[in-house]
Amino acid sequence: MNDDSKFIDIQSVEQTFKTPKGSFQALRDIHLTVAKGEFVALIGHSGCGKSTLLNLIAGLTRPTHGTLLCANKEIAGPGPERAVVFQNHSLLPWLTCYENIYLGVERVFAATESKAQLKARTDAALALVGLTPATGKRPGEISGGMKQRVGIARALAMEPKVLLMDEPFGALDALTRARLQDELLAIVQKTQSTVVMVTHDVDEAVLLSDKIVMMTNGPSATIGEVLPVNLPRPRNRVELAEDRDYVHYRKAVIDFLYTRQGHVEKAA
Ligand SMILES: Nc1ncnc2c1ncn2[C@@H]1O[C@H](COP(=O)(O)OP(=O)(O)OP(=O)(O)O)[C@@H](O)[C@H]1O
Repeated sequence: MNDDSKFIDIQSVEQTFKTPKGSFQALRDIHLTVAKGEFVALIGHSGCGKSTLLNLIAGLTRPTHGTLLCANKEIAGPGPERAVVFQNHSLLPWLTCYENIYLGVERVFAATESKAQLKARTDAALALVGLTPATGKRPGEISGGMKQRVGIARALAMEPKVLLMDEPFGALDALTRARLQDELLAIVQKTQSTVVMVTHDVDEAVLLSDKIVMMTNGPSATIGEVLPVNLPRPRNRVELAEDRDYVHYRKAVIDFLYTRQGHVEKAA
């Protein structure tokens, strides 16, 4: 039976790393469910374990304790149904934008689709992120924002059930970041993707998410609070800036991060 409210189901997860100084418990008692089509942000101070949790959902690492399920199946390793977008885009520099995306498309669909269909998928992904004019360019010839868009297009082109994003806009200037957030909002609205995104940015979390997962400080970090964000969609950043509910959500996250999980490091 499929339970869409528990599309991703994380139960009693703990992650301990072996280090030269002994074992280090990064995460403990993680219980989290993500519904199909939900957009979830993971927020918390630096080093609290956000990437560790995302890597577990991606299947890049295995938990030392507990279970992670996606669509009722145990997450036993990486898979095309869970695409990851990293902060540093991770494109192959010697391939064009088109080829970078085609590579992922080919891996997932070559067994079942014709070359023309693979090409159509690649073209559609480039168009979705507004990069048709950059088709033949290599990563070294385009801006940081464009590279991130290629990374997002490559992930989306594989039609993943879940899009996992680790600070995808962290390295970008504020204006590019805002534009890409708006694009991501529009794309997710269109594709109805399930998204889990790591961020340090309070406004980004409130603007994009249906639910903000706020993590306590490490070591032995866990989920301190989950804040549902009931703002109607489509969302418009200019209108939201003065919206009472938006301001309330923003304040709740800031309060959690700075009052209840006070930290010397800057997080937003
Ligand atoms: N492979 C590993 N071996 C040992 N310790 C690790 C390993 N990976 C992560 N850690 C530790 O686990 C903790 C959580 O790291 P993680 O990268 O998940 O934090 P984060 O919240 O994503 O941080 P940031 O916001 O700075 O990216 C940190 O103390 C980190 O040093």
